[in-house]
Amino acid sequence: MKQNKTVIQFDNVSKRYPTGQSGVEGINLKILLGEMVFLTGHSGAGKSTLLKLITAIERPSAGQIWVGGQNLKTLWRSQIPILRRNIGVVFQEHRLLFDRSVFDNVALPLQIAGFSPRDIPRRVRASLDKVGLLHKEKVLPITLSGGEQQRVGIARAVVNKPPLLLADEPTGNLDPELSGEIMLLFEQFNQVGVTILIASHDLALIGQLKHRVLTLSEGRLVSDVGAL
Ligand SMILES: Nc1ncnc2c1ncn2[C@@H]1O[C@H](COP(=O)(O)OP(=O)(O)OP(=O)(O)O)[C@@H](O)[C@H]1O
Repeated sequence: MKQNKTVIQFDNVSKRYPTGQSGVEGINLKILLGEMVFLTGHSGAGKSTLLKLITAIERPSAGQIWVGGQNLKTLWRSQIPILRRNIGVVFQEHRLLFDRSVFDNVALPLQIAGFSPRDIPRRVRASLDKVGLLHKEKVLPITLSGGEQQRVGIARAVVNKPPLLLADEPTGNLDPELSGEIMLLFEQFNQVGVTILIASHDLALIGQLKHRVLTLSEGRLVSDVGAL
């Protein structure tokens, strides 16, 4: 499902860290509503930096970024939580809380966002159902396989139905079969309209899926294949 509304726009964006290290340089980029896009490149190419700029974890040294029509330059510090509420993030190491149940892990973003306790169980179960883990809601994450833990991480990222989902090496720790299953899940979310940007160096997997691929090299966007 692709439409012409721009969800992410970078205009000549550069990020230089305080150490003097360059994260990204001169990035121009548009991602449209409903797209599923891979971001690839060598280690240190700037993939994580680009994702962190979208969530305003890092701020650009030059250039402008729009997310969901909002210019991040004019975003007040107090507005950052609102921006992040609209972006689900999936990490490689999924960052689950190991002393809390699967249910509690997925419920966490809803509690932080101030959802009514009456609404939370229904939303958590709907999200766990989407990733096929409804039957595991009571267990501790440590008892799950790596692939299942990653699916809990995805359920947590999508539980408040963000229109934009970012993933940083979501299959980095998984074997090819499980990686394929995780990508299938992302495709399912994309099919219901979620815009998705996935940083991955798994070229074999990316090559099997027919989506737009952005390639970074030394902080620069060197190719953009399959764009609309
Ligand atoms: N907090 C930081 N302080 C200083 N330099 C940083 C910081 N974060 C990243 N960098 C530098 O910015 C460049 C891009 O790093 P980034 O983590 O964005 O790359 P990446 O493509 O995500 O790499 P990887 O695939 O290894 O995770 C690298 O040279 C890195 O050393």
